[in-house]
Amino acid sequence: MSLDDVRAAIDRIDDQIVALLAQRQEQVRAAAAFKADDAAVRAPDRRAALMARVRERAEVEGADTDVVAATYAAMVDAFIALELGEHRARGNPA
Ligand SMILES: C=C(O[C@@H]1C=C(C(=O)O)C=C[C@H]1O)C(=O)O
Repeated sequence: MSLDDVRAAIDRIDDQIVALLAQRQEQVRAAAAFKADDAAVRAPDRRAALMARVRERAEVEGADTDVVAATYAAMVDAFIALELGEHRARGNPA
């Protein structure tokens, strides 16, 4: 297998990840519709529970737990920023 083959395999995996991110974004938006203010949008208890859960899943799947945790922290924080922006745009209070 060549480097080009490996990169083509990575590209195919990335296509799946981005498609899943689009699905996840829809669900994050659905969750945001239940929320009235910034604190609810940030939901730190849910974020902490989710981070603990994905660390466990990483171990089960044989993924590096630090890579998975860093990836999820960046992703969830980006979704929180998206939600906060949409809340503001709807005129919801901070
Ligand atoms: C989507 C939610 O809101 C925020 C975004 C989360 C996410 O991207 O999974 C998790 C918790 C919250 O910080 C939620 O409360 O479920």
